[in-house]
Amino acid sequence: MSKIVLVGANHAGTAAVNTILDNYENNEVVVFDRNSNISFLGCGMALWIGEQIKGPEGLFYMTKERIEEKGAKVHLETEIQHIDFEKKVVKAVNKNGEVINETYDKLILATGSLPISPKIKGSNLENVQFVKLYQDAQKAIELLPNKDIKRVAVVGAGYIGVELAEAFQRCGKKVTLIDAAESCLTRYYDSEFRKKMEDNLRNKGIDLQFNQMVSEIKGDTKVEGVLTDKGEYDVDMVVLAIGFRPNTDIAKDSLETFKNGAYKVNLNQQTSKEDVYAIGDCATVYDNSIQDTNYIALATNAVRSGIVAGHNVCGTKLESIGVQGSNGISIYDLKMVSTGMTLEVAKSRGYDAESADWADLQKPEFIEDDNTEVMVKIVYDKATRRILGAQMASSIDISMGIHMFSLAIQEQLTIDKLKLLDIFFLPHFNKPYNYITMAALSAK
Ligand SMILES: Cc1cc2nc3c(=O)[nH]c(=O)nc-3n(C[C@H](O)[C@H](O)[C@H](O)COP(=O)(O)OP(=O)(O)OC[C@H]3O[C@@H](n4cnc5c(N)ncnc54)[C@H](O)[C@@H]3O)c2cc1C
Ligand SMILES: NC(=O)C1=CN([C@@H]2O[C@H](COP(=O)(O)OP(=O)(O)OC[C@H]3O[C@@H](n4cnc5c(N)ncnc54)[C@H](O)[C@@H]3O)[C@@H](O)[C@H]2O)C=CC1
Repeated sequence: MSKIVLVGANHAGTAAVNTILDNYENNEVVVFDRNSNISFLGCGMALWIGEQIKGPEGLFYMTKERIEEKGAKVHLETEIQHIDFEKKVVKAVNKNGEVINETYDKLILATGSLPISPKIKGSNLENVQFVKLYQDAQKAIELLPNKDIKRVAVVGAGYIGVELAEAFQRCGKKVTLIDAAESCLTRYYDSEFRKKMEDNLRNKGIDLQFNQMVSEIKGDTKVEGVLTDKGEYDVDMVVLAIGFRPNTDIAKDSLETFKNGAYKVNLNQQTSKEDVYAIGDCATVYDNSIQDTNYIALATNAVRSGIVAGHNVCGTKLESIGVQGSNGISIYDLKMVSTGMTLEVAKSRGYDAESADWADLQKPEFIEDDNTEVMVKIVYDKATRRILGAQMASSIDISMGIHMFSLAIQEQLTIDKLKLLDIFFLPHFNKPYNYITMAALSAK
């Protein structure tokens, strides 16, 4: 029997605690989270703000009570403030100021990430909003009916920024989307895909302001405008979405960390201390596309790493198979999915990379209804022929296609292996010369 203490009970923590309690008996499990809720799906935030779902109720999939029914002790609104790794004790303080000192045999850190806060004047003004927690979405939603808030600047045109730009536009706000990079979604897509998303956003009246750094948020007490190195925009609300940083302040001086401060873990999710595991957004991942350690903050990685750690702390040796950073986005009618590296990222990392591209109708021309274009790009290494990444875009759901590319990268397949891959044909789904085969065959 082991005593397992878990710090953080959102996606990674919940996955770990479920794995432990569903598969192993006789462990003492104690869970701490400083928030009042657990398992909030941030991915539903834009749908909630944009009124595409009725409310937030369905955005939670686990409660303190359900975890406790399975046998763990859960302390919510209780923050871990110190860890003594020698004595193996965590010091927790609850919302009433009471201190709990809890010993552990195995410790799992699942403290996640925090939104990056730009060091600019005005970031503490009223109506400046971060978007991470359930409480952040609640605050944003409370502001929406306010007639004085007509114009919203979203800073950061990554995944959160683009999703929120759509959400605010859907509820009648005039939206300006600002990014330091030359376009939106630069981490995930090459320029031809980004152009599709840019056109999609512009068509809905979203003002795109790229290649500029925000230098100040203007206003006396409330937001009145945003200043960048290229211009000034009159707005009533600012949403900051410029990326996440790992939340590792409680142990970054005691454990080995990655260049961005994430806890470095091995394939068992073990940190530099044998009995301490780290999972989710506070930890590194092994990235099969670069064949090296990386930092990729995604709920999917959080869940998988939680499962791996859950088994390992209970004595079953299980190694992560690594990740590809597979991701997707759906904005109005445009769906885009990607995995691994873009061509730009691959080249910037020094690969002699090339891409095989194809765009075609999904189904044969004689299918006149629901037949739309699909765009696919496969990135590969010219010397080794290894597939490094893939991107797809369409107005239909092409998400299952990207999972195949994800597996191909995981298994280090070459582009040539895809050329004659047995892909079935049925006019309802695709063409005999389907877009994946055609893209692969076009590889030089
Ligand atoms: C708006 C939005 C949309 C997103 N959409 C997607 C999506 O579509 N797909 C996707 O894969 N990912 C998405 N993500 C990313 C995803 O939410 C994160 O990758 C995921 O939440 C990571 O889970 P985690 O459990 O590792 O960390 P977190 O969710 O950050 O949870 C960490 C937990 O630790 C607790 N904690 C922290 N410090 C302490 C402490 N000292 N003591 C006690 N408790 C502590 C926190 O209260 C929190 O509950 C989105 C994120 C946001 C904000
Ligand atoms: N659909 C999905 O899978 C989703 C995933 N997520 C994940 O959550 C995490 C956080 O998301 P985001 O905050 O959107 O991060 P992100 O990394 O996707 O985007 C951040 C954006 O901010 C820009 N930026 C950085 N500093 C800036 C500055 N000072 N001024 C202006 N722009 C600046 C960057 O160029 C980038 O475009 C990511 O890991 C993301 O993948 C979030 C939402 C949806």
